[in-house]
Amino acid sequence: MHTKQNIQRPSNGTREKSIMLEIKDLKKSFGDNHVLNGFNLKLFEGENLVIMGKSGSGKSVMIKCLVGLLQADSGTIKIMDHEINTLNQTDLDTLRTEIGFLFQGSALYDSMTVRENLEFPLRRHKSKLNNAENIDKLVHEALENVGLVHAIDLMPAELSGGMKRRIALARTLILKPKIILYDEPTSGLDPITSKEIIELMRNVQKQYKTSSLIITHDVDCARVVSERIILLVDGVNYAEGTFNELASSTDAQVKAFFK
Ligand SMILES: Nc1ncnc2c1ncn2[C@@H]1O[C@H](COP(=O)(O)OP(=O)(O)OP(=O)(O)O)[C@@H](O)[C@H]1O
Repeated sequence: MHTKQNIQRPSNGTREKSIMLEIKDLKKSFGDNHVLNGFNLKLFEGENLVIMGKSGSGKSVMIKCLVGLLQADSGTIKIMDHEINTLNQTDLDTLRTEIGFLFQGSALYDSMTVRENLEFPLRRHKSKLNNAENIDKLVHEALENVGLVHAIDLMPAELSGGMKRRIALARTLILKPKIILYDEPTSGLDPITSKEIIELMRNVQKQYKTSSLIITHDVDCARVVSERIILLVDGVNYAEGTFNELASSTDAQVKAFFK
């Protein structure tokens, strides 16, 4: 486990890899509520980095700053070497197509079939299509990767919660993002369905070689998917390490997460 002083040192094996996402000294307050007080992270190519923190610790605020839904008070955010504050809207939009999101509210469009839900991002981002590919092929490929080809003509109302989450993941994957942001990917799912989603996240990483930032309270999810975990406490990186390093920590605050 790393201390606050050397927290940015990557684990062995990630040292040579390029940095996909970097947050430096991020600060965000709402009045007297100082939520982020100098948060840092580096997401390396091909890794799954989990952020854990108590409810209200600022995980969602951090993600919102990352995707531009909130303006940070200070600090820098770099996505694949581009500092987002220096980009114009067109460049920012292009960069955003490299990022996939699976948020708690990643709702499907209720009035569209599964196929239409998956076609939607492709039609919006036509630049992501190359000549050799056609929409139908990409939709099938994305559904195969989440094991739901048979659901192609169903309406969202006909899907279980776990199926909806898998289709939302397929819709994210269809644009072949380099980075995926997951916000509580297993929340609201029963233990068996959660396990399926967790396995799927692992497969996605292998198959699509994505780099993922995963916010979760789910210790099982963190154990299975993470290469590294950062614990966010009082708006700063409190501890960082592999699952085993953190789970065997004797620090009371760290232990509280792995009970
Ligand atoms: N738009 C906002 N205006 C004012 N305060 C906000 C706003 N968004 C978040 N906050 C505050 O920031 C703090 C952190 O909230 P945040 O949603 O990031 O927590 P979290 O770690 O994601 O929690 P959870 O695990 O419960 O989702 C909370 O005190 C919240 O009230």
